[in-house]
Amino acid sequence: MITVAHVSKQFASFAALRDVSLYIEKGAIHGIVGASGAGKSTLLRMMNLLERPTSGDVHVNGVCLSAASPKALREARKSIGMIFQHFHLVSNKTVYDNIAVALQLARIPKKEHAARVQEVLQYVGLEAYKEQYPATLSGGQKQRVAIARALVTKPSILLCDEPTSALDPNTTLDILRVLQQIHADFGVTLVIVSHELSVIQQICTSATVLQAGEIYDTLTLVPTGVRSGEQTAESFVRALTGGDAHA
Ligand SMILES: Nc1ncnc2c1ncn2[C@@H]1O[C@H](COP(=O)(O)OP(=O)(O)OP(=O)(O)O)[C@@H](O)[C@H]1O
Repeated sequence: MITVAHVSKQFASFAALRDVSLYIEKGAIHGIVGASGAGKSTLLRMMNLLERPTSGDVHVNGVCLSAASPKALREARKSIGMIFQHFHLVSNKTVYDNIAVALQLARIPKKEHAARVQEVLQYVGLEAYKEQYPATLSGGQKQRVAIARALVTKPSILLCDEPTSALDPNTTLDILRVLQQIHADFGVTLVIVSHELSVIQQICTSATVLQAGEIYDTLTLVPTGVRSGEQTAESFVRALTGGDAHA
C-alpha cells in the first residue's frame, strides 16, 4: 500500500504540492486527476522518489522512501514499476535490451534475463518484435514494451503517468485493457495520472482530485469497465471539434 503523509513540494519559490495526504490500498486502481499544472505528475513521482518531498513522507509497502538508504530504496523500487506518456524507451536499444535494462538495474542475475524478458514479451503479445528498435513500432506497441519493461521485475505497484495521452482512442482502449488485465492477473496496485476523465471512470476504483497543488476531493468509484462505444463516440466529437469533446 501507499501512504502519502503531509507532503509538500517546493520548486524554488513555487509550491507544486501543499500538505497532500492520501492512502492507496493494496490492489486499488487509483486515479490522480486535475488540471494541467495541478501537481499530478509530481505527486506520482514521489511514490518512487523520482521526486523527493520538500517535507512530509511517502511510505510504500511499509518503507519510508525519503528515509531509506540507497540499498533499501533500490529494493523498494523493485516492487514499483512505472510507465510514461512518451514511453521513455531507449532508441538505440532493441525491444529485448530495453526490457533487460530493468533487470540489470534491479541486479537480477544475467542468466535469468532471457526467460524473464521472453515471459513479459509474450504477456504483452510482442515476442515477435524483440529484435526490433522502438522507431519501428506503433505508439501502442511502444507502450506495451514499456509495460513489459515495468512488469519484468514483478512489481506489486505500477505507476502510470498519462499512459494513454499520446495514443489514439482505439489504442487507448487497448492499453487500458492491458492495464486491467495486469490488475486481474497479478493483483498489481495501479496508480494512474490522467487528465482524461473517461480513463479514470473506466478503470479506477478511487481517485484523488488535485487543484493547484492541494487535494480538492477524494472519490470512491465504481469503474464502468473499458467501454469502446462511448470512447469512440467521444473521440469522434473530439476530432470534429478540434479537441473539446463537449463543445
Ligand atoms: N523540476 C521542476 N522545476 C520547476 N517547476 C516544476 C518542476 N516540475 C514541475 N514543476 C511545476 O510544478 C507544477 C506541477 O507540475 P506537474 O507536472 O506535477 O503538474 P501536472 O498536474 O502533472 O500537469 P501536466 O498534466 O501539465 O503535466 C507545474 O506548474 C510545473 O511547471
